[in-house]
Amino acid sequence: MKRLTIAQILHQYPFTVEFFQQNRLDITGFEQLCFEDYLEQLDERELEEKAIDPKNLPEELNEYIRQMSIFLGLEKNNKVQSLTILPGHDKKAVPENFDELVILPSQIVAIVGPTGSGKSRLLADIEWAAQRDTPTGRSILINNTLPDAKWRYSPNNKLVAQLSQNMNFVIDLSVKEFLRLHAQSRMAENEQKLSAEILAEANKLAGESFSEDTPVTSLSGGQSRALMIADTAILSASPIVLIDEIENAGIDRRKALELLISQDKIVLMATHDPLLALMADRRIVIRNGGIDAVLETTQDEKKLLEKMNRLDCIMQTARRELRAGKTLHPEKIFV
Ligand SMILES: Nc1ncnc2c1ncn2[C@@H]1O[C@H](COP(=O)(O)OP(=O)(O)OP(=O)(O)O)[C@@H](O)[C@H]1O
Repeated sequence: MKRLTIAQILHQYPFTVEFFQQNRLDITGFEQLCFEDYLEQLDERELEEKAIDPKNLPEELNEYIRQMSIFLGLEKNNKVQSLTILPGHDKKAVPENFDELVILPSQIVAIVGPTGSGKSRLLADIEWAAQRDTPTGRSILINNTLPDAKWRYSPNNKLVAQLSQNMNFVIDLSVKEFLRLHAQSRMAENEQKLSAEILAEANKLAGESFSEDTPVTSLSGGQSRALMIADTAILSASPIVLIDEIENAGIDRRKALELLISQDKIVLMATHDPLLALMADRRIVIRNGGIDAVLETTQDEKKLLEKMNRLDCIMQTARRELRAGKTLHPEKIFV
């Protein structure tokens, strides 16, 4: 940092404008100086007036850049290249039946198993970055090492984004205002472009389209979920997305998953929907609280998925026509 000129600092870390403003430092015309030289040329009176300590300020600037980089997810070592699940035990303390499970960005893993078998528990282990300190005794590694405590405790540096069946807004904002606020809180540079992109993607997922002026409280369940999924995919810094059953979500689930993995997310989802489970590369079978098997999706299953997608298309068309109050005609439905 010491060797960088103010111009270079601003170029690399545009958010430092705020730091200079907050400290009432007028840097105009001094951009070619490094920060310490700039401070040195300020006269005593000015330093006193602005309550500036030239010895500490460079260190404060360093710390500001560090904190903001973490907040914005810019730190290189924040990049998640792999998520590893190490085995624990089931509800009867029987060891789990796998060595280790490594999941890479853009991969989808489904979690299947009967009610109460422990699907949500597995998602919670990942969210909490378990280190043999949950009822399952599992451990989670990020980039093949025990995760930094910052993943657990920092509210701004969330490892994981959660998407669930129930998503309701309680704030009184339009879609545009909501997206702008979120983009600002993430210090996104091209806030308008991002908001437009999120709205466009959300509308591809939602059954009924909505506009940027729609109040978020008037969005239907499906529209809210579509908005949250598009927002998570495009704006959220969380590299891992956990989905707890989006079966009845009223959105195009296939497109939702495609959008998430197109943004390099690691996706784990608890689901019994064959259309979703077979989109995954692998599925974890949970029984009695433990991982009983990790199955690769076979070629036959992928072919079956294509057929089921065609069936799903038929069902969707019929549903759309019914909703529009029309009489169903087989020749229109089975195209
Ligand atoms: N290995 C384990 N050891 C002890 N308790 C466990 C273990 N796995 C899960 N549990 C507990 O079992 C209960 C049921 O688990 P969970 O809610 O994760 O099931 P689920 O498969 O998500 O169920 P549903 O399909 O009904 O949502 C929870 O209280 C959970 O903490």
